[in-house]
Amino acid sequence: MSAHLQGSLFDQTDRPLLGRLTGLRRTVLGDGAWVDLLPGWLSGGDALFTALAADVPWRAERRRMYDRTVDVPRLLAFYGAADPLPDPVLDEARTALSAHYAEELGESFTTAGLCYYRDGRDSVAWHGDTHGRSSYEDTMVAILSLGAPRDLLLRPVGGGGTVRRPLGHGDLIVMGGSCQRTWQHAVPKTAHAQGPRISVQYRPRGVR
Ligand SMILES: O=C(O)CCC(=O)C(=O)O
Ligand SMILES: [Fe+2]
Repeated sequence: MSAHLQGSLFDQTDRPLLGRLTGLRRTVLGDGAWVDLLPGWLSGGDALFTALAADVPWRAERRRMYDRTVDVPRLLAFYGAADPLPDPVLDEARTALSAHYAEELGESFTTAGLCYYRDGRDSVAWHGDTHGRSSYEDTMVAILSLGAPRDLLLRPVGGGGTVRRPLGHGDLIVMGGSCQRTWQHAVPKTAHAQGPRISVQYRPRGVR
C-alpha cells in the first residue's frame, strides 16, 4: 500500500524520537472519565508512517449490520502481548507509557491495535472500548496518532456536549478512568480531502 504524504505538513527529520511524558496535560471530563493530551510526543515520524503503511498486514473487516454485511471503513491490525510490534519505537512508546502510568494504572499496557484511515472517508463510529474488563473497571487506552490530522470526539453516554480533540502527527491522547464505559469516542468522516492517518492504541491485558 502506498501512502502519499504531504511533506510540508510533517517535520523534516525521519528518525522517530519520543519526547518526555511530563508534558501530558489532563482534562477531567466528568463521570469519572478524563483524557491526557501531549501534542508532538513523537517527532521525526515520517519514515515510520510510510513503513507502517506499507508493511503492517492491514486487514479489512466486515461487520453485520441488521440484515447485511458492510465493510468497516478503515483497515486494522492487532498485536497481542506476545507479538513483536512492527517497529521498535512502538515498543519504546509502550514501555514509556507503562512506566509513566504504572502507579495510577496498576498494570502495564500490553496489546497494540493499529488502525489505518486511508482518507477522510474512513472513520470509526461512536463507541466505547468495552470488550473485556473496560466494561466494568476503570482502565486506560493510550493512542499515538500518526499522519494526517483527524479529530477524536468524545461524548458522555448519558447525553451531553461533545468534546473535540484534534490529533496531529505524533500526538498522544490517553483516555482514562471510566472513559470507556461512561463516555463514547469517534473519529468522524471529514468532507474535505484528507491524507492517510494511522492510530496506534495501547491497552492493558483483557481490554479491547
Ligand atoms: O483512531 C483512533 O484514534 C481511535 C480508534 C478507536 O477508538 C478504536 O479503535 O477503538
Ligand atoms: Fe475506541
